[in-house]
Amino acid sequence: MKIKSANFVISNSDVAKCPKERLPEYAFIGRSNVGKSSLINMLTGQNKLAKTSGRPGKTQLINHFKINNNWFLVDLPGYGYAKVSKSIKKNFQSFIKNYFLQREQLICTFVLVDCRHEPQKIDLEFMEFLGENEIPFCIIFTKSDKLKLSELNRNIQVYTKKMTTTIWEEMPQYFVTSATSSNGKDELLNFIDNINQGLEEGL
Ligand SMILES: Nc1nc2c(ncn2[C@@H]2O[C@H](COP(=O)(O)OP(=O)(O)OP(=O)(O)O)[C@@H](O)[C@H]2O)c(=O)[nH]1
Repeated sequence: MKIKSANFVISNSDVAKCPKERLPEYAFIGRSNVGKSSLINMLTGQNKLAKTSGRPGKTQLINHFKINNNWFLVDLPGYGYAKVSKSIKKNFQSFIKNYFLQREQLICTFVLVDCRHEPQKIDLEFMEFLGENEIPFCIIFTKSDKLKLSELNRNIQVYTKKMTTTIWEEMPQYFVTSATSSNGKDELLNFIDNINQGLEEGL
């Protein structure tokens, strides 16, 4: 799939105010600073669609972007940023939770993890929450340009082992991306495109 248009639609902290249009929706979430904004900009080919910076915790709302006039890309707030106050964190968590539990058109959630890091408790707990609520998700290992291929493979192996020796029977589908080299762009967009085509054909 080629992205021909990517337009910002609305930001809010209330799932009831998300767009009413029944388009398939794909959400991106992860710990602050995981590279979510950079990935969204890389996928859409727009430098400034999602804001990026070295300062963690910027995205604090549910942001809807309409892609090619036929699906929504949703940029969700980064979770687990330690410097956000407890009350803000709690508020974040409740509106993010509501989004996942109530947004019927959500097709797949991409959980972003930094490929350099060991599996983090907060990510594993978040995936457990998705699993318990039967919300489909994939993992995206970001910033792959920062590792040699052998290190990357080793880290993915460690991740797989952690997942499959805890609550998961198998490793969920995953993608490896880099906002710098555009690694993983085609795979990810084709994955979304295939699902959208299936939905259009009523599969
Ligand atoms: N080398 C490299 N750096 C990256 C990549 N993706 C993001 N970065 C850098 O990592 C930092 C954080 O990137 P962002 O895209 O702003 O991260 P974010 O997850 O949107 O951050 P929040 O708004 O805190 O949720 C920035 O300094 C980026 O330049 C990547 O694929 N490769």
